[in-house]
Amino acid sequence: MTAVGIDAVEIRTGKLELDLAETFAPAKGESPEKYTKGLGLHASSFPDAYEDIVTMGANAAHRLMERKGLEPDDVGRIDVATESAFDNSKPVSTYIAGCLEQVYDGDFHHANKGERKFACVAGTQSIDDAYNWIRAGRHRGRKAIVVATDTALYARGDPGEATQGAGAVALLIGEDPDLVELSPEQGFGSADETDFLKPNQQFPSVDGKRSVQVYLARMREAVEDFESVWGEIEPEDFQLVPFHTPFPGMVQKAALLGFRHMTRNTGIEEALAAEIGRQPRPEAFDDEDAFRDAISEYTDKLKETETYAEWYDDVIEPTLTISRQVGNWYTGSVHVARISSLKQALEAGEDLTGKRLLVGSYGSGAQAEIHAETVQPGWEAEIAELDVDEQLESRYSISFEEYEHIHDVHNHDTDTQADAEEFTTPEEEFVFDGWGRMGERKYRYVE
Ligand SMILES: CC(=O)CC(=O)SCCNC(=O)CCNC(=O)[C@H](O)C(C)(C)COP(=O)(O)OP(=O)(O)OC[C@H]1O[C@@H](n2cnc3c(N)ncnc32)[C@H](O)[C@@H]1OP(=O)(O)O
Repeated sequence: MTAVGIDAVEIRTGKLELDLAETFAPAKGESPEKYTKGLGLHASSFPDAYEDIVTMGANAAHRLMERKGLEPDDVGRIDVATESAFDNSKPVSTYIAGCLEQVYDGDFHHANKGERKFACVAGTQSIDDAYNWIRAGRHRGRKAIVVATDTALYARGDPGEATQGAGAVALLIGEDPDLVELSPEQGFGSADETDFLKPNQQFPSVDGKRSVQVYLARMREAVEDFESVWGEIEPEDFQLVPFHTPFPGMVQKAALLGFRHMTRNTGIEEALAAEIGRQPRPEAFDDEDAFRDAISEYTDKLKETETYAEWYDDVIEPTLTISRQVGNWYTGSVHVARISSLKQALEAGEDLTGKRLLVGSYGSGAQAEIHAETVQPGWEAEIAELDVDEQLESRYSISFEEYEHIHDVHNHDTDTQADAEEFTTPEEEFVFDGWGRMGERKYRYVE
């Protein structure tokens, strides 16, 4: 069976940076450590006044096409995953295709375009759609572009304000991929939940504490479902484990539970037994509360072991580096985690070819998905092409007052974007260019 997977990726961050410890925490009267240690975040990315989900997505897709030498005819599908759409009918993918058509001779008239919605898991679902389209033999040798793009803003004063972010990831899906092959095996954990939603409103209604518990519960179900088709997973099976990362502290919680699950009935559990005992089993307890207390106590001890710390440093920490600097990109977040982990491996000189990633996606509402990826021989060349560091370093650092301004600029109710103050100067990129006669957003390419 021909391998199908991710051939290439590109990333586009919003051009503004809010320092959470130095700028946001003092303005909020909070300790900087809540951000840097508690949530694990140092900064958030925000779009400048001329940026939005379309420009970030189109700029990422443009660089992807240029780098891979693609013309519009080579692309049979453009799917956009977003939680930040500004139109209930016209998909963002048509806007992005329209932008790209400004800079290419050809067009995307024969490409299937769509928009996927299921909170943050929609990016992974769009990759699934592309995978299935190729596997079904309907692609006519063409590739799919998936764009995960979001401006993850919360209402001012909402606890989620600490975890905001904005950026896009563009992924090229095709046969014989250069980056990773996707496993046909998948696991799902899906339930009707009311943890985070946007009922016809821009900013989310969110029950933050509950959303953390729902994330963990659905992720656990997805792991169990994945194991039912893949077989039991053990820590040494996977070199890196990128998770959906609303903030790194969330991943710390998920990783600890994941490690506990993966080590049950393994030599690792046995080796740790002398130090912290064996994992409590429910059948050994008369009531559920006693079991919960015992497993919670075991988990606390597990977290403090050297075995866990080493696994975490090797397998999880590399996935969080970019997230710490950009915040939550919703649909793009798990794909940022994958990029971060491969970039760290490249910089450490690791040979990942043939090694496996276990990828955990999550969307509120709620659904988790787990699948495996096998790293392909072309991965080093692909990751070496990324300009993530340059983008992060060149962001304009905003003051708290400038943050208040830019939050208003991107608030759909304030209608101030068209003539808002800009902090950076666009160059060789798509920019927002005001509204048309039917309320559509317009874009142009700046040389
Ligand atoms: C949105 C998605 O993308 C989908 C999902 O993944 S849902 C799961 C994640 N949910 C979200 O991201 C929702 C949006 N975020 C939020 O609502 C909030 O940011 C939040 C609920 C996550 C946290 O809100 P909060 O109540 O203001 O923070 P709080 O719980 O007090 O502090 C956060 C952490 O920092 C720690 N902390 C606080 N002050 C600290 C300090 N001075 N030093 C060290 N740590 C500190 C806290 O102990 C806490 O850690 P634990 O969870 O391990 O206890």
